[in-house]
Amino acid sequence: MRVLGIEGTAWCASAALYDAETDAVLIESDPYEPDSGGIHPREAAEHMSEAIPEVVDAVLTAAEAEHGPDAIDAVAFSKGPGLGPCLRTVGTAARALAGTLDVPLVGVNHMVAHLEIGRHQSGFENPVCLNASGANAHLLGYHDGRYRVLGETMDAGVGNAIDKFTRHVGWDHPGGPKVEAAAAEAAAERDANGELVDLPYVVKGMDFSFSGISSAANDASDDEVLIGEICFSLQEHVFAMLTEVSERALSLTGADELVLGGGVAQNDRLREMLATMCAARGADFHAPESRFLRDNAGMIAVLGAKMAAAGDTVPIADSAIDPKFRPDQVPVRWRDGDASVARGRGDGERGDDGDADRRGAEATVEIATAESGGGARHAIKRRVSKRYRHPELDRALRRDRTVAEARLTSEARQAGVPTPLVYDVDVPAGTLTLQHVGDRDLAADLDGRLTAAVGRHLARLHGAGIVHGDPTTRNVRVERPEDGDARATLIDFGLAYHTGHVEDHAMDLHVFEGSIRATATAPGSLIEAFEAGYAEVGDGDVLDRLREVEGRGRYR
Ligand SMILES: C[C@@H](O)[C@H](NC(=O)OP(=O)(O)OC[C@H]1O[C@@H](n2cnc3c(N)ncnc32)[C@H](O)[C@@H]1O)C(=O)O
Ligand SMILES: Nc1ncnc2c1ncn2[C@@H]1O[C@H](COP(=O)(O)OP(=O)(O)OP(=O)(O)O)[C@@H](O)[C@H]1O
Ligand SMILES: [Fe+2]
Repeated sequence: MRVLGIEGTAWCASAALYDAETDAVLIESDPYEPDSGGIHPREAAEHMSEAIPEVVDAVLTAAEAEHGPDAIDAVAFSKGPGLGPCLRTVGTAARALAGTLDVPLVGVNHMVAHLEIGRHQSGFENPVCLNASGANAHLLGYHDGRYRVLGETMDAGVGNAIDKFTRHVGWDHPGGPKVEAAAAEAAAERDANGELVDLPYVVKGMDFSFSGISSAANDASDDEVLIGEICFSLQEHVFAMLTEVSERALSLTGADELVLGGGVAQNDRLREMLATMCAARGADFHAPESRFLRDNAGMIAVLGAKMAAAGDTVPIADSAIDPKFRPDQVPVRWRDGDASVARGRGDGERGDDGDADRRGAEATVEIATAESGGGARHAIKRRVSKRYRHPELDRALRRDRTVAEARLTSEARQAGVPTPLVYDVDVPAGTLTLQHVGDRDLAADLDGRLTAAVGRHLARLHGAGIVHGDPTTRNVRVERPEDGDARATLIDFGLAYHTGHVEDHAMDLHVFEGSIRATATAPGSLIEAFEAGYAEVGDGDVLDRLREVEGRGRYR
């Protein structure tokens, strides 16, 4: 099968020919380059209407020269997300071409295309996918017939966050490559132990935020901090956040493959951090070559061919574009519906984990038997140093989280939330000695009674003005005593903090429900029980806000 793909969601007018038999991809692109500032939607749309016919024509001519008049078997186009006027040009061109050639039409989700190209090239079965593009940033994993959003930016896309800073200092679009060059130059000159510019580092579970970091970088430049130093620190923070959430996603799902996509993925420092993180965990990492990372029609044609082969084509009448098209709205018909990123997790793996040492995303946990105290078991949690991140950032994060975890685990317990006793804290070593709780993680033993209990525990925690910050099914321990009801205990308070804001409380619920949706076989009833448990003890406003947070989904 040969598919002609068309891309033009924002800046890159592109057409491509994909030949599924030879796996060859020919791409013809014409980028829009703003004279000043960022992307102007009207100028971008004008560019598309001129450039799309030209790139399509070039690819079609090449295809027909080689394969004759029946060169094309299907036409695939970016249906969204993106800028409405640009998408409309792409949609119109695709419909006209499919009509003239009398071949089927395929509407492709641009975000899913950014990650499927990596899966296609790597041959990985069930990777976690990190999309680091201009207007977006999210972690996806295939589960139960869809690409689930495991985590995403709460505000700006990663490229846009960087470009916001470069616009402020007067550099032309796109800013990412210029920041990379300035950071590399500064890195070559700076003292390895030189201080970083102080920027916010915001990770909540597997979600993250960039809005504060762009403003802080802008302020630093107003304060005349050396620009190379700001670029260096900006990259160290932003990419460490993306690497950390990727590691959390690998840890939550149990996956051992990561693929990277999106324009920002062309950045060597980001790739280096992800490769270092994966190597340390024994996971495989793949980033496609640059021409498949930035916006391009090659990825649209490759996914278009998979979709067409699965019969996933659209009649012209149903081929409307969708500027807010989310990746989790796509029913995935080209993959095995039983496959899951969460292999071996959440599906009745009820075994006792015994005395096995565990490894989370941040820490190693050693289970030891205390010499005194009648053989009670302890969990010794060490926040290990992460080689991918800058030593100064690494020290600060390990220190702050160890302190927070010790303090908030105890405060939560005082508020009546089941948590382990804290026996000892060694801040310089990043080590906590905790009471051993539970026989297994909730991920391995999910039921509605337990998720209801988690709902009540979180409500009580919020009532005390604390949020957990990372309440996933791996951060709840379960115990089933022979003579009583199952008990759930919350662990891992490293991202916990004090707050009375309804929004922060709702984010906790959002994170917990996301971890269930991404791993459980029948999430609906588990989530219902969880919310009922929360409603029993907690504040109804938080549940209302949760609905709002969900409805707000970034492209809705
Ligand atoms: C919806 C669609 O239109 C949108 N496309 C998009 O954002 O273009 P993309 O090619 O994936 O990414 C462009 C971004 O990628 C950044 N970028 C390019 N090279 C970079 C580099 N070496 N380092 C950091 N950022 C880089 C640019 O600064 C720009 O912000 C998206 O995928 O979100
Ligand atoms: N007090 C404890 N009692 C029993 N098991 C524990 C305890 N603390 C941690 N564990 C086990 O160790 C694993 C990792 O611990 P924890 O979640 O605290 O580390 P982490 O590195 O922050 O993990 P992640 O970020 O992946 O959630 C847990 O999923 C759990 O199985
Ligand atoms: Fe893109």
